[in-house]
Amino acid sequence: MDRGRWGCVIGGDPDRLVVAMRARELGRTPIVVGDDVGVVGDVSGKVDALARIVRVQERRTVLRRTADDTDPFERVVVANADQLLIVVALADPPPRSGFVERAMVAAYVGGLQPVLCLTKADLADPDDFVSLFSDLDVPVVMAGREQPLEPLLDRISGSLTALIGHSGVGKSTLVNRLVPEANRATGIVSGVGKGRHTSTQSVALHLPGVPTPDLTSGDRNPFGGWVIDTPGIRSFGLAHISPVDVVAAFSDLAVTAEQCPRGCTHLGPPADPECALDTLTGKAAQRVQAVRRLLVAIATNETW
Ligand SMILES: Nc1nc2c(ncn2[C@@H]2O[C@H](COP(=O)(O)OP(=O)(O)OP(=O)(O)O)[C@@H](O)[C@H]2O)c(=O)[nH]1
Ligand SMILES: [Zn+2]
Repeated sequence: MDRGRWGCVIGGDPDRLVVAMRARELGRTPIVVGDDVGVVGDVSGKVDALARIVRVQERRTVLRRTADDTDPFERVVVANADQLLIVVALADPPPRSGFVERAMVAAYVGGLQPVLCLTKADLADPDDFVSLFSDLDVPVVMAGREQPLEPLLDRISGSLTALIGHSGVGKSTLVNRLVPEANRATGIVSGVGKGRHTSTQSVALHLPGVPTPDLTSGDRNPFGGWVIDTPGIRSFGLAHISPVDVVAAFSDLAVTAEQCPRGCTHLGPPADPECALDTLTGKAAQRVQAVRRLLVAIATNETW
């Protein structure tokens, strides 16, 4: 028996199951946490029940990255998440705007709502860092060890939220507060700036107190409240993403961008003197500038 083609599932009926743990292969299709899969076999929903995954539903959203900006190999980090919670420490390790910009772009392109989640506010003031992103209208929540969880819970209850962050930012500490039985390993930040990797696998965790998901309901999002904890990452490559993809992810700008000349990269003059995005005015024009800043940032910053 080829165990490599079997998935570990956590519940549901034969048609809609959630892959909760390991990324496995179905033929050539990598299956990731958050994938809706069709299975046959033991579909009792008991922990460790083995069932055969026979198909993967089309993904509603997908968060991808590459190891660096030249690596053509795309890794799918998580499927079908509604939101991407970008967890950033305000100090220890110091926040890196390049990482946040990259994660935001990957979220927009993949159809996820990015949310900036700040930890360690006891060590540094958030204002300067938050102001870097204010014109993008990205929601910001404070969720340090000593801060109440309610603002974050209000935002994530009822949706499938992936958490991403550098090692050492306090992501496991946060997950353990959100889901006390999760027992995610927490570590001491070592060296300057970079923590050691203490979590090694992505896992989907159901938020306690949020109704158990009805996987048969036919809702767009049947998940109730789930968080997907991903391992601390060192790099966020975007080799698979072009400026055109990013503009296309903003529905209000995409319509106008259809009027652009062929081959327009939407970066504006001098590269694209006839970019139709420059005809927009008011708030839309501000958004164009914010998105362009993001494009320039990801083109010039390092993969982390
Ligand atoms: N001062 C302060 N320390 C925190 C806060 N949140 C977490 N920490 C500490 O930061 C260190 C790293 O926290 P973890 O939760 O292990 O970090 P992580 O992001 O999960 O790291 P990996 O598991 O390596 O990916 C631990 O010593 C935590 O106690 C906070 O809000 N303030
Ligand atoms: Zn254009």
